[in-house]
Amino acid sequence: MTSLHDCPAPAKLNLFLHVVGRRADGYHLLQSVFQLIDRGDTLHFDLRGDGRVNRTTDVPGVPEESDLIVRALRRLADAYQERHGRAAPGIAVAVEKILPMGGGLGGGSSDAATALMAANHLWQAGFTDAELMDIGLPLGADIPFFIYGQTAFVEGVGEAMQPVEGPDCWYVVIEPGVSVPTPAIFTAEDLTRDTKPVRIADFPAAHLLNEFGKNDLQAVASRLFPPVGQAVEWLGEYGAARMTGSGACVFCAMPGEAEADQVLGQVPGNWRAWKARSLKRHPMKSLLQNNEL
Ligand SMILES: C[C@](O)(CO)[C@H](O)COP(=O)(O)OP(=O)(O)OC[C@H]1O[C@@H](n2ccc(N)nc2=O)[C@H](O)[C@@H]1O
Ligand SMILES: Nc1ncnc2c1ncn2[C@@H]1O[C@H](COP(=O)(O)OP(=O)(O)OP(=O)(O)O)[C@@H](O)[C@H]1O
Repeated sequence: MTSLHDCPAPAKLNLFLHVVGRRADGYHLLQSVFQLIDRGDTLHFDLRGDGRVNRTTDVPGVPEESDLIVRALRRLADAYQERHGRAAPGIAVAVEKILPMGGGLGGGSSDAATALMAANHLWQAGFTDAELMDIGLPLGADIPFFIYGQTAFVEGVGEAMQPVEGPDCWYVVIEPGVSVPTPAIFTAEDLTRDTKPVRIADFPAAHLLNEFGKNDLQAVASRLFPPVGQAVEWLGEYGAARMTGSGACVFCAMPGEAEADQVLGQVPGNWRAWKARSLKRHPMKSLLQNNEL
């Protein structure tokens, strides 16, 4: 096999996100349920014979050398060299980006995770998921989750995961038109850092649809980026609206597609908004397993 085209890199929503502490190095200890949804970027991979890793498409605002996809693949190539005692074959990547940056949807991490899974397959590198997670984690806290590939209760800084039964529902997601830099939220003085830890048994799937927990980053993000708070308030008229990740996107669960369409029809014109369905499993997993790519 020399190419893998139309590889999905789905977005995630943080159904709740609690900050329960802080590590000595300043990183925050989180508790969150991560849910995959059926909207995301699309990546295309072609094997190269010269050992080079490169991106063939322009991504506005993200130079090739700083792209998480390219950086993850270079780390994989180094690990390949160490494991197999020869250089990795090389790979060219094209990206169709639709997820907003600084949206809290984990777009960059998802792109990198899809790239690691695809190159591992194309190079027949033989790394396990656990090894791919270790390669990805230093680049993005959400990369291990995307490799894990199913609804998960996530702890630590993103490395400890347990499966949970996710809801089967639709979401309306609003992009409030601002890009939120994650560090600005975590360094804010007024950030809540001492939410009482919850246990996995505390949230059966039914709760996740409604109002389990909160997003501790939402108050700070709304203060620093007012459109975030405005979107939460507007969408809150239709259900339990909440910010995902460190923002800026805001979502609300809907029982069905018709209800989602109804809300979408009302969204003020200055915001982009769309609907998405909850995913039980990362689509790359089944595509690779069944050789469907
Ligand atoms: C909050 C989440 O969106 C939840 O999904 C993610 O954990 C954020 O992950 P991310 O965007 O990949 O963030 P990173 O690029 O890893 O971190 C950016 C910066 O945010 C701060 N940061 C991040 C994650 C974390 N658990 N504690 C932190 O304090 C650190 O200062 C870090 O330098
Ligand atoms: N392939 C990529 N796609 C998106 N952003 C990338 C990529 N590579 C590097 N980046 C950088 O990472 C930053 C964060 O992007 P990303 O879309 O992952 O944020 P996010 O949706 O807020 O994620 P999170 O939920 O993890 O906070 C961008 O502003 C960009 O500079």
